[in-house]
Amino acid sequence: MGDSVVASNRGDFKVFESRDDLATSLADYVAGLSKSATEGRGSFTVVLSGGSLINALRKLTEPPYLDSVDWGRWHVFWVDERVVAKNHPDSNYKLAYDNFLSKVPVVPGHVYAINDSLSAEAAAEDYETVLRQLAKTGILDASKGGDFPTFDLMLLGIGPDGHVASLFPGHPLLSEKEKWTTFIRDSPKPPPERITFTLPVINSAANIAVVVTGAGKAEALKKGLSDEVHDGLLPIQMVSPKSGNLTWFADKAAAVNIVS
Ligand SMILES: O=C(O)[C@H](O)[C@@H](O)[C@H](O)[C@H](O)COP(=O)(O)O
Repeated sequence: MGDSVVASNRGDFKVFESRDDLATSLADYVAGLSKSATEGRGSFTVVLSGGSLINALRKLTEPPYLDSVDWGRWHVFWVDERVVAKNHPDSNYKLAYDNFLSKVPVVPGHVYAINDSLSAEAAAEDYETVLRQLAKTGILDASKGGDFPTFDLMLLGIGPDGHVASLFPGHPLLSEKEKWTTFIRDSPKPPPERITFTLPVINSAANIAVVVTGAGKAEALKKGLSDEVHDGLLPIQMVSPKSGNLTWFADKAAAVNIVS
């Protein structure tokens, strides 16, 4: 089943009949970006979220992608992580490893998990140090000359409240302008302690894909696509790449308020 592309001034918006169709199109999209990045700069820097996004990546673990993607050149990061041990059921690393990364030949040394032996504050600082080092070596593209690195692809989910990464509506972290990564101790979505990329890093990406499924996200998706402000902008409304591309992948249930 094909997708339909709906006009939006918030990037390309794609709606799919089923989650399976969405997963196939998402796999094609990721594989295409991987190909151009690896043939260009020689590495593909991809940032994962937690939650349902990981399941939406499942087709990448199957043929033809399993054999055709240049997995050895992937470098994998997390847009946010819960401050728990890597083997804890709440860990975004564990979710991604069990359901995606363990099924593809990514190089273990190219998987940048957050240090789970540190406090939230120290883990956020440590992750930023790792990123800055990778920017110096050229694995992470810092050639655009700005203060923030350019990841090839940022894969985001959204919460029913319009949050992205661990950036929640009305939270002071939304106005962070300098740091690359930061931490939160009062996340309204459990667990409360998390580390997260900041909006300037997210918006510096070359490509941002927002993946939204299920009726529970219909309202958040509608708001995310609009520029109407109620009680301040929602985090998803603040996702707006500086010079990169924004692509939405939604299933029919999530897009019910957009297409009829
Ligand atoms: O660690 C997290 O909690 C996530 O990174 C978070 O930002 C997630 O992407 C959204 O909450 C959507 O999650 P669902 O797709 O599971 O609803």
